[in-house]
Amino acid sequence: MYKIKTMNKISNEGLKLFGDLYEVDDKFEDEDAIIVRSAKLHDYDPPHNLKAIARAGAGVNNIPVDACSDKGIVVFNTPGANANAVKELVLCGLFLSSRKVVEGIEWAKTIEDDDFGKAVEAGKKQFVGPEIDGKTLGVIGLGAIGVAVANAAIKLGMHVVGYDPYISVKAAWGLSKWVKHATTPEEVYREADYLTIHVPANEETKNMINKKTIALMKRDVRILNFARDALVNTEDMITALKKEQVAKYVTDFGNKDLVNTPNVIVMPHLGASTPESEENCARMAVTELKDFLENGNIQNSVNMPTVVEARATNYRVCIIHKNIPNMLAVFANAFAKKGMNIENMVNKARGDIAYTIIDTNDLSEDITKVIEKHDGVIRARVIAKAVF
Ligand SMILES: NC(=O)C1=CN([C@@H]2O[C@H](COP(=O)(O)OP(=O)(O)OC[C@H]3O[C@@H](n4cnc5c(N)ncnc54)[C@H](O)[C@@H]3O)[C@@H](O)[C@H]2O)C=CC1
Ligand SMILES: O=C(O)CCC(=O)C(=O)O
Repeated sequence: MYKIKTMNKISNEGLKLFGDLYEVDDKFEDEDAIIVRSAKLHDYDPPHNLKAIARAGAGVNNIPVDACSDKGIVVFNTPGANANAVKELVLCGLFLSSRKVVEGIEWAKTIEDDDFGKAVEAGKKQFVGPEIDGKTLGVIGLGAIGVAVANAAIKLGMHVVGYDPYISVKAAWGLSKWVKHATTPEEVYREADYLTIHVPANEETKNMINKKTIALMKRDVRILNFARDALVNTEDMITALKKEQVAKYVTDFGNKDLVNTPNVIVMPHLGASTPESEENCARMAVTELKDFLENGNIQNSVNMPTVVEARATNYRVCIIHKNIPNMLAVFANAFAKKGMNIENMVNKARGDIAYTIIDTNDLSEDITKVIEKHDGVIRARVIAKAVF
């Protein structure tokens, strides 16, 4: 039985895919794997048994990925599974940033005049806001969400200018040909009437929206942040809003200062909160965990190479190790000494880490102990096919 610990509420449509070989609970202390949404795992002390963490979502900044790599814990995410949900909320944010719908609704609730219609007609002039048709949307980060937003904005009649120095081939294929390709973020900042950011939070992107970058933007720019709080310097944003350099800031990642600032619309991290997206993410996360736990296959990991091999033999030895010379010779020697014949072997590296799977029909019980004696080996595991 594999033990799966849930750290957030995970859609049952996904969890039910685990089947009879799994127990799922939020209270285990010796779990084989974790499935998580936004719960922060930085202070979580993983049990020795923990083999994998699946983030049912895109951003992994709630997970100590480097520490997991050092311990041989595979971290997965579910790329693209919630992109449509976020795209739809970004479009909602785009309209809300332009038309004073939120302010108008709040004002309408305060009307005490018996002649409601007359009061509306007299007061509505305060809530004029521009149309988006023909305006320029800047998109920083053209991954699953950025591409979906850019393409939708084109269909809404906007000009779109996008920047992503690391764009994937898949994303590039999916991007509308009408999106103008910027070679620097500054180009996007200068041209955008509306700016939306869809990059991961990391050292490179932290505080990317700050007083210097805002100074490059058009006066009255409207900025949307449905990616992460760390991307925008709150103090600089509030100052820019007060000086009317920024007309509106719409974000899924608020804080107490922002929520009380005029011309800020704070949503309570609702980007992925649709039944469709919660189910998609849960299904993908469960499928990834099952294939790793049962077959050692790794797909959609953020810290390990992709390795997917069909099972051909009774046993599979899976080894997470340092990406250094001679490791395959070490494994081959260990197998030879134990009289285990190698039927199939795959090795892939990703940065400092590598992953090797070796298929065999012979098993010497202590093969993993022998392999793990080598300094370069982080973790080794045998999976018997017969059990499944
Ligand atoms: N509001 C919400 O509920 C949600 C928020 N998110 C956030 O949105 C982010 C993006 O999500 P996806 O599009 O699904 O991820 P993705 O991985 O498909 O796309 C991210 C893109 O950012 C690009 N990028 C990385 N560094 C960059 C830089 N310095 N400048 C420009 N581009 C850069 C990458 O090349 C990649 O194409 C996530 O990392 C997460 O933080 C994701 C899902 C839900
Ligand atoms: O699961 C959620 O609600 C958060 C989604 C998110 O922020 C992400 O996928 O990066």
